[in-house]
Amino acid sequence: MTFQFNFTIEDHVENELTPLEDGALTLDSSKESSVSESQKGKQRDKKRSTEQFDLPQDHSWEHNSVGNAAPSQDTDNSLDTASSSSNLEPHEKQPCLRVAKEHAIPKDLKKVLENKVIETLPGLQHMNISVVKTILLKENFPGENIVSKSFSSHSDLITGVYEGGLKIWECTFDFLAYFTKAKVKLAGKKVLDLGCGSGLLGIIAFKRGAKEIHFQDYNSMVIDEVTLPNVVANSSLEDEENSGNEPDVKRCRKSKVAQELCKCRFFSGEWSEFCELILSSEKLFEKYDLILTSETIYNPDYYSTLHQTLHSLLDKNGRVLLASKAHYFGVGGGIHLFQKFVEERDVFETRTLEIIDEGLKRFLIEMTFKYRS
Ligand SMILES: C[S@@+](CC[C@H](N)C(=O)[O-])C[C@H]1O[C@@H](n2cnc3c(N)ncnc32)[C@H](O)[C@@H]1O
Repeated sequence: MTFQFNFTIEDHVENELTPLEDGALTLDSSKESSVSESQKGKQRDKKRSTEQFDLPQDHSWEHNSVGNAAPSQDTDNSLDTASSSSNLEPHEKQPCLRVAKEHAIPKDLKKVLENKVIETLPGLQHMNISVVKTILLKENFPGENIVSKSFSSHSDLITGVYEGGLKIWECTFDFLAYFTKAKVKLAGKKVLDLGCGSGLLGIIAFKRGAKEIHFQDYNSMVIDEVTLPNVVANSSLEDEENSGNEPDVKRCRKSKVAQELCKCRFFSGEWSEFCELILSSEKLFEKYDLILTSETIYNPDYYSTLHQTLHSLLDKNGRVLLASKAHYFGVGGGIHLFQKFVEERDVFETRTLEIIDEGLKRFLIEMTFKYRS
């Protein structure tokens, strides 16, 4: 069943496209030359917007709480939100340039899972997001204040501030279902989970023997509090700790976990900044064989950057698997608009792999380079 209702964002939320408390800038002064004054003016000029929500459908991926907490509200019943619009033409607007950074994997992996409640999906574990949010609110977590901003705006998306990574969006479940039935080859691949949020797509790649997996999210807090813990929970850390008392054996096994996790790298920041960081971080950057991206095309303002990112980072023989709703009410993005955008650029060709026609229609598409030479 799908419910929809409208409400208006409060003024203070829309005025929060400014540097955040932790000094992680939404507009990096060192990069200002790449954003024209008029664009910055336009960003500040966001109009009051109307949002429309839908409740995700039930999905076949059952959630079983492993800890004592109630099952997460975020995956089953939370509200999908389409965020703000403005008075500019689509594709003219630029997202805020939140600086990209790489997140180191903590040495003490057990600490990553401290105060977390783990839930299970078939073959996967993930953090209960309600618990994560409650703790972040309680502890008045320094840095990105996205949880309280998201609460006070009743919104899972605040353009340029919080881009929705603190919940598992519906298309991720479509992706997971697709992975179980389609023979998507992941072993030996270099994979990027772009706009990863929970990171479940990258985790599947990790579990299925991908050579290297990179996770990117807009918000640094999402990477630290959700993505990284999810990856750690899905590594063999727990099994290894429960087996074998021999210290040598244990040490050896632990190093195996560390080795496994070395295949993963974690990044936060806006897409063009991420691109710049990753391309400059390695002399000979090896492009991705597979880019997985779920529910990242809701905002047409980001299409240009997203397209450029895919263009720069995908191997010439690689492919993008992208899942999206048909339309995101309120923001205006959706699969048809995005496909039209891609067609006009004439760089990629797209192919529809699956249409999920229950509730809000959803699509899974493949993108490959049109001209490979
Ligand atoms: C709606 S969430 C989807 C999260 C996750 N893929 C899922 O399906 O559950 C959109 C994701 O795209 C990322 N994102 C959106 N716009 C972005 C931008 N302009 N730059 C960087 N990341 C962005 C956010 O980090 C966010 O996690």
